[in-house]
Amino acid sequence: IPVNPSVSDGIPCSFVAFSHYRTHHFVAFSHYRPRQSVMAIPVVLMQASSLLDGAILSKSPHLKFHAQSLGAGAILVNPWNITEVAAAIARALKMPSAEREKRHKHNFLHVKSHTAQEWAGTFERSIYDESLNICSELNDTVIEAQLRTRQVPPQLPTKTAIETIGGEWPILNGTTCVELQLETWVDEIQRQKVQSKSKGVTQKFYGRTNDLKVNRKKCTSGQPKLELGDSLGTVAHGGISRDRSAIYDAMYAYGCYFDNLDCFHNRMLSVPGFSGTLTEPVEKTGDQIKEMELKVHPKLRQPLTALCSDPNTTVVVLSGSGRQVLDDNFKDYDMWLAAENGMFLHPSKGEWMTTMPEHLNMEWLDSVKHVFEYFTERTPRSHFDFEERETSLVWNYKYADVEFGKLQARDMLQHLWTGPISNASVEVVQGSRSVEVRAVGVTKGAAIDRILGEIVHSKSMTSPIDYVLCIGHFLGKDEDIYSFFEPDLPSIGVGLPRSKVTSDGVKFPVERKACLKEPPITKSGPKSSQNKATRAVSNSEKKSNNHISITPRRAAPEKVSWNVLDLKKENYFSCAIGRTRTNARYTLDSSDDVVSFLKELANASIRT
Ligand SMILES: O=P(O)(O)OC[C@H]1O[C@@H](O)[C@H](O)[C@@H](O)[C@@H]1O
Repeated sequence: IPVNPSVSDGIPCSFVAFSHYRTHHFVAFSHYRPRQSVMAIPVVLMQASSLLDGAILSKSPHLKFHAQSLGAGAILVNPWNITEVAAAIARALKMPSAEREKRHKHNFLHVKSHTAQEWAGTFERSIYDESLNICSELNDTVIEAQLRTRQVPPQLPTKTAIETIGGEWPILNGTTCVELQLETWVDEIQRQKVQSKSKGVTQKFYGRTNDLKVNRKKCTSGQPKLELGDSLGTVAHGGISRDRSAIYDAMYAYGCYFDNLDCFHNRMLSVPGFSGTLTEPVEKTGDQIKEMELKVHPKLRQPLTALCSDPNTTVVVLSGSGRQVLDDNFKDYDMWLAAENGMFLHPSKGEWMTTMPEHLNMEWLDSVKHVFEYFTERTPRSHFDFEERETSLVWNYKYADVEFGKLQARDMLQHLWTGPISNASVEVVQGSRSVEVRAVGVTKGAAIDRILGEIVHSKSMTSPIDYVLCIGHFLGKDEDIYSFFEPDLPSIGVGLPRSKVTSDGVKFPVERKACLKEPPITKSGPKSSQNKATRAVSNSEKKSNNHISITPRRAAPEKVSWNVLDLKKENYFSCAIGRTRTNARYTLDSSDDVVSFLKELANASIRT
């Protein structure tokens, strides 16, 4: 059968001996049209009783259907390489009957175990993919298709985000500072004890009288007077704005200070991802192994340290990476770590525990590993399992040839959807250069609920989190974390136990609340609303090589009902890094922008 890839319109011809399936020594397919590629199946079926000497399948880019599903039994060739094709034909002709039989058996079993209905579904999906013209991009999930129709969110307003963390302005004797000029305000301060009704907390203010004289002079000589508050914003000459740090500078200049800065400072929860968010940009050094090691951006050391040391701020790095990778990068910081998309949690002071449901089915891992191995071998510079994970497997083709990687990924998806794990309780998540398989229900959004419960428990918080910065280069699936915090959405229940009852007199204007409810107590202990609770990593679960130690399970919690989140929409900043199709409110271009932003945020935090 002649092989001629250079026919008139550039499309290689199909060379199929339809009429004589039973008599030919081998059959070769080389299609560019995916719809035609299904012909491999009838051929295999027809040859069930009288075996072909061999089947040759083209590895041509669009031959995505049968190249993998029957590929293991066939000889794969590059149809453009005539020598390779000739060698394959020779091999098919000379193939020992035992090998021929084995190969055909593989193909035949595959065809038999995949019903026509299943096949039609796969084929339909394939056509659907085409109609979305996604050859150029791996974005055919429903979520991503929806995202595509949305507008690109604006850039993160970093200045506003930094100013907003300054919190609300206090209320003095029933009058907000908005209406007070500094002199008046200082007079009030001189009463030594002024009750701020802001947030219902009694607040002491002090003024230093000696300094005030000087400052008053300044005021009378037409120098900037300090006015605080929403409506005033910038003050003449002084350039004082709502920027909290500028206000504080001015206050110091006028000789006043707050005894307790809490009244100006929101309780911030910062939830950054890791890869692509806090990592240093990858330089193409050619050393792929080195490039693949995720490393925290070197310029983040100072800002991260500052943010973590702020008592009003809680930082949780929430990543798909494994525990060891997070340990290696963040062990020196006083922050929380959530590995494997929150399935493992490391408190800022404590040890790794797991939030995994106890009977999570992981039987699919081996089958998926085989599929990943198969594709890794056939896709140069792709890799998987570079780091150990327990609850997911990621095949990454970031360093492979872009186009070839995409095609291989699509083949892999077909295989995963129809292959041995098609009935398993797993989800296949497509990244821009990766394919990930995880247990159903494992997402960052699902995990944050349990993480919050743990944070509140361990920090013994007495007031709610009222500022959230959620920033990441997250996969579409994990973008549910952005909506978790979204104040405009219905309120959520955070169901983890907590051991301390907080003051009940604290009431705030609420736009978004996460409420810790008393969990149902069962024989095996309290469970969260999602029937998942944290537990220490057991000895058997613990990896022997990563030195992760064990925390004893905590005692049963007391009854409590408490608002963990009290989030107004202007205090919520969700930001996608390097993505334009996103559910986040804002975007930033790269991890370098994250560095600049966190630096400014940390500086403002230090000054207050
Ligand atoms: O979960 P992380 O560390 O924040 O990373 C987010 C994503 O970053 C991408 O760069 C990776 O390809 C994904 O696999 C990963 O999920």
